[in-house]
Amino acid sequence: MQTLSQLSSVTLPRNDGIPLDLDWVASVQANTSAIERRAKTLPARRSVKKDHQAAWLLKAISCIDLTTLSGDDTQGRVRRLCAKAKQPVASQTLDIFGLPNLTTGAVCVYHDMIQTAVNALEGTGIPVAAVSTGFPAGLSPLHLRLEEIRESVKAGACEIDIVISRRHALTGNWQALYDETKAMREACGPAHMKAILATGELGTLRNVARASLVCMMAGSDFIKTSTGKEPVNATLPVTLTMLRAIRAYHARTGLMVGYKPAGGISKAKDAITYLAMIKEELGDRWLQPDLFRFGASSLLGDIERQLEHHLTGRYSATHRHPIG
Ligand SMILES: O=C[C@H](O)COP(=O)(O)O
Repeated sequence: MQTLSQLSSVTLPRNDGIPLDLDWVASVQANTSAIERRAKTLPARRSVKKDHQAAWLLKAISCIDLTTLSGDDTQGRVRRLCAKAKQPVASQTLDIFGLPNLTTGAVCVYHDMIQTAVNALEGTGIPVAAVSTGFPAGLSPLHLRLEEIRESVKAGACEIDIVISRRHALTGNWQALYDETKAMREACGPAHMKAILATGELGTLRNVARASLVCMMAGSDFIKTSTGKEPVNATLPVTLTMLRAIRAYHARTGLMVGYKPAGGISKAKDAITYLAMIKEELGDRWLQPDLFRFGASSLLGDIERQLEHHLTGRYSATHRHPIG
């Protein structure tokens, strides 16, 4: 079995996409009430035993895109964030769990802060992700959004979080969404692309399911819920919808696309619910940082507090990680 540190260096699989299949897109439905019913039962399910919770929290840390996306970001703030990404919890805690090299999955910043993050993370292998394409609304002219991607890659970002044009999904113009996303994928070159659907602005779960599929067909390596700036960000019903789209895409094409819930995820308990849902819907392979990330600015703080709580309680140096 691979250790967490080995897994963080696994190369992300690429999704080169497939031609747009409009019949498939049109046939996609989402049974909102069934999805909402299932999502409601998830937090109460006992899929994670109490004794394993600390191990799941360490897994969650390895999957965080540690994020700062504020108008008042400074180089100092980004350097502190990178220091935290390199050592997310106290070294004594990591030693106890036998994970001395645990880091977050990536650091996620605005374009202007890429260079600072790249310098601060040099030699660590922690990737820098950048939000590009006129984040968060994505309403600047397409040629400027594409240029922004190219500039971000040139500055050292190896993961690009693009935002989709919500209007294409809202008007059912799947061809336009496909063409635009594909052009963005090409502009990313060697960088991995995460497509942010801004699900809180897509109106229906059916639109979420269809937009997920179109973005995967256009070559997105990840689909991501939200920018963190919409009135409603990551939710469990949206997550179920997107995970099932990923499962359908994998079943039809054999291609594995990652998932990134983002925005408003700040509690350790919620992180465990998300991980349990991934395990149930997609299986263990999707619980690795190359296929799953949390986009979160404040989740790590709560996980640290919960780990301390566990350590002062029941955990021993012989505790073993149950999920790889
Ligand atoms: O992509 C990441 C999100 O912007 C983070 O949102 P958050 O600040 O609510 O955790």
